[in-house]
Amino acid sequence: MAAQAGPLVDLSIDNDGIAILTMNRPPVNSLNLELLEEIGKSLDEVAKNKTKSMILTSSSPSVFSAGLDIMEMYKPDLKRAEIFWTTLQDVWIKLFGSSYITAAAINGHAPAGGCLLSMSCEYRVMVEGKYTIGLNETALGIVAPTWFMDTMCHTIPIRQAEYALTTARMFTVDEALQVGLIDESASDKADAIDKCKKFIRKFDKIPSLARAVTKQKIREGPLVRLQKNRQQDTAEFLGFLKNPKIQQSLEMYIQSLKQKAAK
Ligand SMILES: CCCCC/C=C\CCC/C=C/CC(=O)SCCNC(=O)CCNC(=O)[C@H](O)C(C)(C)COP(=O)(O)OP(=O)(O)OC[C@H]1O[C@@H](n2cnc3c(N)ncnc32)[C@H](O)[C@@H]1OP(=O)(O)O
Repeated sequence: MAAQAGPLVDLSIDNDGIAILTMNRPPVNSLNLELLEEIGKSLDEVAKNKTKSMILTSSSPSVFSAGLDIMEMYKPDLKRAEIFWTTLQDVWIKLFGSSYITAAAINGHAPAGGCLLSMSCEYRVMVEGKYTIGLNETALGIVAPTWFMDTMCHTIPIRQAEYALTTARMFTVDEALQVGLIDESASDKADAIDKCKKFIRKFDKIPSLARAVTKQKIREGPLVRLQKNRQQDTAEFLGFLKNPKIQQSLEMYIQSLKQKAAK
């Protein structure tokens, strides 16, 4: 992977007071520990500054996020793996449970953890193209954690979520629109951000406390479930990493990604 040039995230506030959080870990914004830590810090900053809303996007021209960095799971240092997993849990709790308005401008592929980040926002606009979005864990021989599944069930009907999760379905932009995995499509990133802003403006006349408490109450179930089971969830993740068969599957998957990239 190319050496990192520049900060891993950019957080800016536009003239309307909307925070734009841009992931910037070329080539595919795979979520390693350092990127997750930076996303977490940015979410804290948005909350602390009482910014009314945030749009999550990517600096890549074709990938929103490739999901978790597989190298964090392949033959890992277990201490780092534990910190990696708890940081991912923290990011999800902060984003899914945020009181401010959130939207994702999905300007490219969004598999697995990339799909999770976008589903944790309240609104999704995806750029048209040959991009796909979904939770593909079962195709890798791994099981999406319960809170990934809960987030999908919070986004699309449970029957569709079960089918998508068990078949590792990656949705095209049109398919995602049809099932409600995304709310709108857009012609390019600027259009996606404009559409996210239009969504955010819908709340101009809604009292912000009522909006925030309503959001947090409707999201309470999945949040409480993870908060109660955090240690067990982490133990399952670490147990999964210690399984030789899983390590073998990950090795094969890494090889297939490298072969595809070399073509
Ligand atoms: C019973 C209870 C069990 C409990 C178990 C608990 C937990 C386990 C659950 C763990 C959850 C995991 C969720 C995840 O997010 S796993 C990650 C899944 N992600 C993917 O499968 C995406 C893989 N990537 C792609 O499909 C494509 O890269 C793409 C995103 C569509 C972009 O394609 P393209 O633009 O063509 O880029 P390349 O494919 O050429 O890739 C460039 C470069 O990047 C490397 N790479 C890609 N994805 C990842 C990744 N996720 N992690 C690390 N590295 C990645 C790729 O290998 C290339 O590298 P080189 O240039 O060095 O060859």
